[in-house]
Formats: sequence, structure tokens, C-alpha cells
Amino acid sequence: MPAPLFKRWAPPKPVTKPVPKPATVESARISSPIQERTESPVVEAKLSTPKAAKKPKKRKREAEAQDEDDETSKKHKAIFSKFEKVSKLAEARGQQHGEDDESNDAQAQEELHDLKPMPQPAPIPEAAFEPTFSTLPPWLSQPTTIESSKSLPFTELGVDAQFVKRLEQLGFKDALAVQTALLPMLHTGFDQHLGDVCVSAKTGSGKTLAYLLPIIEALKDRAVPILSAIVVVPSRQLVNQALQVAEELCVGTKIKVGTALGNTAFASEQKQLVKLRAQYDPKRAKELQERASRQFRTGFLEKGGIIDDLMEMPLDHVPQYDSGVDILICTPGRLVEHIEHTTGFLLNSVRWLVIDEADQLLNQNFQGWASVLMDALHGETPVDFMNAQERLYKRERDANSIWSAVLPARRQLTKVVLSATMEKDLTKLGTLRLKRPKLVVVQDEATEIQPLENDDNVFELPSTLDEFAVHVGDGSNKPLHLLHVLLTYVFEGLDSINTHATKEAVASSEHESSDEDEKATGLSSHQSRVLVFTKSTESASRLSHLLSVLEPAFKNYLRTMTRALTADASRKLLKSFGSGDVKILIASDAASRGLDIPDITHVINYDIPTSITSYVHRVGRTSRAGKYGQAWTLFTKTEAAWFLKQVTKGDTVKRGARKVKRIEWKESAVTADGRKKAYRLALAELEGAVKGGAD
Ligand SMILES: Nc1ncnc2c1ncn2[C@@H]1O[C@H](COP(=O)(O)OP(=O)(O)OP(=O)(O)O)[C@@H](O)[C@H]1O
Repeated sequence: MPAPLFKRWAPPKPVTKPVPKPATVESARISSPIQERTESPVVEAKLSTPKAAKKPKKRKREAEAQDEDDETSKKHKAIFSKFEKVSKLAEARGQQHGEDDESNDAQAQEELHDLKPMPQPAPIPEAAFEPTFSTLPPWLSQPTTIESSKSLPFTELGVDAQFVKRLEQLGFKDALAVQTALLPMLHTGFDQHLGDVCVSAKTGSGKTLAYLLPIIEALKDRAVPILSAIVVVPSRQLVNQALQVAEELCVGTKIKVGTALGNTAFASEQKQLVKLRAQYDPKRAKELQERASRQFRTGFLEKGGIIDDLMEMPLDHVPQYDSGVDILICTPGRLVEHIEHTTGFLLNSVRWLVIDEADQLLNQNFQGWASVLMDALHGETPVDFMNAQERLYKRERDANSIWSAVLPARRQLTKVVLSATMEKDLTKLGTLRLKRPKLVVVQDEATEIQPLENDDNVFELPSTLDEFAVHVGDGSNKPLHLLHVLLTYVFEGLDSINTHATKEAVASSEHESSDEDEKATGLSSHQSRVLVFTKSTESASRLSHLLSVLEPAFKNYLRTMTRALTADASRKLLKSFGSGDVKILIASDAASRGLDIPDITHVINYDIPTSITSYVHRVGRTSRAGKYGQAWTLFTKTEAAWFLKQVTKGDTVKRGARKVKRIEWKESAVTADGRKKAYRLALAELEGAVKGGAD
């Protein structure tokens, strides 16, 4: 039962002290705080007036007032006694209640002690926060994935019988994973993807054939060249490499494949790309001549343009520009030059634009090539300005396309963007103005478990690659460590021919040369082929010199790829490396991208790469198209932290269940057999050679 509210308002101890009978109003007033609050100050003033000063009239009034006061006092007394009674009663009830409450509390406590907590369900563990969203658009965050082990016969992919036969002759029976994905997407037909395609597939997975084959198949009946495909790659060597694959596939067709890479004079490249001829057209000839004479008058004469060509035309003829090639393979810089300076080099009939090693090309954006190319590609030639050939082509295309019934007649341009280290960078990809793009990712089964919604870039290494890492201390004996790897692990067995050329102090020159010969013979028949990467072409040359002094048996089998080599010389060099005449090729990062040299068994990072991307491309020169290969990296004390954390243990590089094997040997193992002394001699010789060169 709730306690009565008035209990709080009870005056302090009204019952315990006997209240004296108030003799005067004053004393009553003092003892009662309630009265004190209600009494008016006017009454107080009246009471304090001295009696002597009072007049008879006043006295009467005072007597009346006294009566009134007595009456009031009586009333007060009555109210007060009533109040006291109620207070006493309240007090008594309060005490009773207090006892009741106490006994109730005690009871409640007792009862509570007996209660057991109700059994509760186990708390639900809160799931760790895993974002299910991506900042990337769906085409980048949810790519089409293909297992890298997937392989299908070319016949099942709708490849024309003529090309299936050609592929068999080249030794390709089944299509590799990236080819099984790309061929149907790029072939005309119902599986065709009517949009652009980005491809992320490991090094050596067969991307070149995947984009060249459908293009060449589509152009196989072409009799007169029309520029239909442009392939952009980052280096001259890659232009030549793609050209070789294209030419092999084009055998038996009239398709013309041309290159623009700057290895020949610009004018002769122009002549190869654009064929000038005279066309009889008196009306247009007159218009052009009027334009030419206006230009002569104003002095604003176009140089090297159509007016120049008009001068060489017979009467009533106009210059007409035809494409000299169907497929153009080029570097971005040279392509931009042709777009800007070659009259008649028009891109309005281009149906395929391929950008290989796209991440590198977009990162460099040399001469703003992407924007220049996109402007040239997307600027449609108005029908009025089309030449006869273009009009013919447009009519043929509109009539033959299976989509012509449902789609408006317009050129369909497909962009194919590829890399082994494709970056999901929207800003860079944005410069390519992709339409309805699709990302195709070729990856191992194990990697598929990884969430692909992840916005981070992940690069996969070939599954047939074994990686080794060697700590070389402070790096002062690095060439000796390299020599140790070469003799012990790459050219196994060669070191057992254990007479070193540097044992000059003990060995007779006759003996020495016979050991050298024996080693050279062992080397010539050896199957291993090794590509050694250095940080620059200068260090490549230096290392090459050192190695041939340290191990003379290497001399005839060791070459360096430098910037000074002409395109022809570097092609020859790569050919002899491919054939096995050269066993050790030392190069800078310039050779890390895209180079496809068959049967490289080992890659050695003599100097560690400067980025993860560079590592992926360097080691990707071996283990190509399912072949086994090894990658060795020599790292110093100061390089260890970055290399071990980022490359060997980081999340960016995926290598399945495989791990990088750490190999360590004692410094004495590499300096044995007088090699330290030989190294010093080699250094001295190198210094002399450099000085001699400088003189
Ligand atoms: N269907 C096939 N069967 C067997 N080998 C093939 C097939 N297609 C291509 N190859 C071979 O695979 C090798 C690698 O091909 P390619 O150079 O196109 O690789 P890539 O994916 O472009 O590599 P990178 O990213 O390093 O440039 C080449 O030697 C090529 O001849």
C-alpha cells in the first residue's frame, strides 16, 4: 500500500512535545509555522503599537478587535487541535506502515534469495564486419571468372577449319583458358559480347593468340586492305612479337599486317600505312583547286596535306587515300604521330582496338596517347566524306551483320584491354571510354575462394613456377652469389668440373683451358636457359663483363640486351636465345614485359624488382603455357624487409599453396676456390675497361 502523501508535510515532532497553550496570539503564531506563513504583516504592526498612545475611540475599536481576535483564536485552536489530531493519526499510521514495509522488505528479500535466475539463451556472437559492397562498378567487382586449367579443342569454340589446321601446324591443339573465354566473346555470333572486354590473365597464358585469332578469322576473306584492327603494345620488341604471331596465323589469307614502331623512317612508315592514288573526279578536283588557290593567296598554305598531294595529281583527278594494312600493330608514341601527321590515316573503319599490357600503357600515358587515339577513333567520318571503299564497306557491313535487323547501322568498335597485372583503376580505364565493358579473370581454382568483390588488385603467378630467395648479406659479393646459383642450380653439374679459371696461381694455362673447354662443352648441351634481370642496362653490361671474367666458360653463351641494340640486332639476339645458342641473357626491366621466349627455364632477379608488378612480369618470363620454371631472387640485408613482406608474404601476389623457398649458404661457399680473388681481379679489369673506354 502506498504511503500517504501528507506524511511528508507533517510538522517536525508535533506529538512528542506537549504544545503549550498559547497565552497570546503571538506565542501561538511563533509555535505554528503554518500560521507564520499565512499571517499578514499589517497585523504585526498593529500589535506592536504602545497602549499609552491610544485614544478612547480607538480603545473601543481595540476592544472590538480584541473580541474578534478571541474569536479567531478560538477558531485557530479548533483548527490546530484538529490538525494535531490528524498529525498524530498520521504519525501512528506511518509507524505502522514503517513496520509493515520493513516486514514486507524482509519477506521480499527472503523470497529473492530463493529465486534462481531464469535460464537464458546463449548470446548470439556478433559477426565480424565484412563489407558486401564495393566502390567499384559491378563489371569490375563481379568479373567473369575462368579456371586456368580449362582447355577446349579449338573446333568446339567455333574456330574455322582453316585456322584449326593452321593452329595444329603451329603445335596448338587445344585452346588455353583465356582463349576459351575470349574466342566466343569476340567471334561474330550469338555468344558475341556486344561491348568491350578487359582481360586479367597470368603471364604466359596465351593472351596474344586469344585476341589475334578472332580478328584474323573475321578478316580472312578480305581482298583489299581496310584498317580494321589496331593493336597497341608498349615496346618495339612486343610489336615484333605480336607481328610474328599474326603473320603465322595469316598464312593463306590476303590480310595485311603492318607495324608502326619507329624502327624505320617516318615517311616510309607513312607509305606503308596509307596508299595514295589518283581518282578521276573533276567536280571535287575543281573544289580542291579553288581551296588551294585561296590558300596561296592568303599565305596560309597547308604543308604535307591534301593540297600538297593535289599538286601531283593529273588533271581532274583528286588524291585518294587507301589503307595499306588491315591490322596495325604499334607502339603508342608512333601511333599518335601517324594520327597527327599522316594524311589519309583514318581510323573510322577500325572495328577492334587491342591494348596489351594495358596497365603499363595507361600508367605511362605517353604523349597523352589514349586521349588522342580515342578522339580519332570516335570521330565518325560523315557519309559525304567517305571514299568509295568506305561506302562499299559500310554497305557490306550493314547487309551482312546478323544484328542489322535489330540494331541501327553503325560501326561496332570492340576494345580489348589485357594484362597479367590488370589494375582496377577506374580513372585510368576511364580514358579508354569503354562501352558495356566486361572483365574476364583467369585464375586458379584455389584463388576462387577469395572474395573477388575486394577492390584490391591481386596478381596470380603461374602454377608451374617455383620461387627461391637467397639472402646475399650486404651484397658486396653478389656477383659470386649469382655465379654460385648459375653453377650449382641452373647449370647443374657444371660446378663439378671443379677447376676454376681463377686458380691461375696453381694451374698451368694448358690444364686450365682444357677444363674451360670441358665446361663450355657441358654448357652447350645444357637444356637450361636463364634470363638475369638487373636494375639498369648499365648494370647489365657491367655484370655481363664480370661474369665472363669470373667464369670464362660462359663467355660464348652470355649476352646482354642493351638500349643501344637496333631493333634488328635485338630480334636476332632474342632468336638465338630462343634457339639455345645463347644460354644466359642479362637484361634490364625493359625485357620484363610480354617477352615470349620459348623454354626459358630460369629467371634470376640479380637486382630486386622495384614493384610487385615488376616482379610478376619478370618471373613470368619462365613457366609459360604450362611449362615448369624457376625464379631466383637475390636480396640484400636492406632489401629484405620490403621483399619478404610484400613479395613473398603479401596479399597481392597469389601463388596457391606454394611458398617462396628461402635458401641460405655460408659466404665461404661462394668465395671458395679462390673466387674472391678472381672477383677482385675481375673488378680491377672492369675498372680498366671503363677507364679505357672513357679515354
Ligand atoms: N593453345 C595453345 N596451346 C599451347 N601453347 C599456346 C597456346 N596458345 C598460346 N600458346 C603459347 O603460350 C605462350 C605464351 O603466350 P603469350 O605470349 O600470348 O602469353 P601472354 O599471356 O601474352 O603472356 P604475357 O602476359 O607474359 O605477355 C606462347 O609461347 C604461345 O606460343
